[in-house]
Amino acid sequence: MSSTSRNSSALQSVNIVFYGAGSMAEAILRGLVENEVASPSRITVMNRSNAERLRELQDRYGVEAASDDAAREASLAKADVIVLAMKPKDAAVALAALKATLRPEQLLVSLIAGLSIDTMQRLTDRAQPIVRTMPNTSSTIGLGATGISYSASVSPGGRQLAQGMFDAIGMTTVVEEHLLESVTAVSGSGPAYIYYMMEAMVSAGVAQGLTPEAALELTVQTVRGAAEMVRQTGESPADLRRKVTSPNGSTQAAIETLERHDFGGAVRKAMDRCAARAAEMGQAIADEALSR
Ligand SMILES: NC(=O)C1=CN([C@@H]2O[C@H](COP(=O)(O)OP(=O)(O)OC[C@H]3O[C@@H](n4cnc5c(N)ncnc54)[C@H](OP(=O)(O)O)[C@@H]3O)[C@@H](O)[C@H]2O)C=CC1
Ligand SMILES: O=C(O)[C@@H]1CCC=N1
Repeated sequence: MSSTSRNSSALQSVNIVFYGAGSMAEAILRGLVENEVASPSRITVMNRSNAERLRELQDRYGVEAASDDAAREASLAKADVIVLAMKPKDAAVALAALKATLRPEQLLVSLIAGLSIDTMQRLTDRAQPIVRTMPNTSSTIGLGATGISYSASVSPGGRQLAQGMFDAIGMTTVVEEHLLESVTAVSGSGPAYIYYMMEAMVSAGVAQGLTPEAALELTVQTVRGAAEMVRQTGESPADLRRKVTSPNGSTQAAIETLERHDFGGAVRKAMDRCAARAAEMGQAIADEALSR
């Protein structure tokens, strides 16, 4: 694991293309621009067809937009880093389209859940240097959590560059590639589980009579405080939970109710299914690549 800003100054002189301009691309580019890690004039966004979305990103962050074939071709030609930010179902077509223009020194950084380095290399017909990552949307505010794996062809400089990019918008951990499915289950999809829990807490608070505003504010501060307590005290979540739980008190009553509904088992099943689904999406792309 590493901390913010390491190697990030090198990013100022690098041309980065976001190939796909949806929510994850925006989370990362916003983090890079607002934390002044990369220069917006060296960031280009492109997508399949939604020109209005490109204009929106251009207006919001001052990045360049490539909205026609000529601009796309020119931007890809001068890119040092190409970030693959389309949905898994669109990856095979997008990678096949890249094949003709890719130069061996261009670093591909994939955000795509489940898509293996091997499949990407088969789709591009070469041992392109590939950084496979699993980030999350909290990168938007510099609090991202990203798992990273490298293909054998990524140089030490390429590793530094890629890790610097994600360090600058949160924390990173380098893992063996097969563990990226687990990273997806923990932190890639993880924000959604926390939001889901927050939705449930707010609606229960409102059902008990709080105003929606008060229920939301109390819930947000509770989640924020709990995460910071784990981080700042270094105590385990289990120890901190015990400190909240007075014998025979209200917390014990709540935790026992969650246990009766197998809360831990439900989370385990959800995360196992999440990791399996990521692998399935990657396998579907591999099957499509093989059938060409
Ligand atoms: N959202 C999340 O929390 C996370 C997502 N990811 C991964 O990030 C990737 C993107 O997800 P997300 O941002 O949510 O997706 P979005 O649907 O928000 O964005 C997808 C983007 O890809 C573009 N696109 C599709 N096909 C092509 C193509 N052939 N060439 C160029 N661009 C194309 C779309 O363009 P257009 O609109 O013009 O069709 C759109 O800009 C996924 O693979 C996902 O697994 C990883 C971690 C977290
Ligand atoms: O839901 C998805 O497939 C993506 C991957 C991790 C978060 N969102």
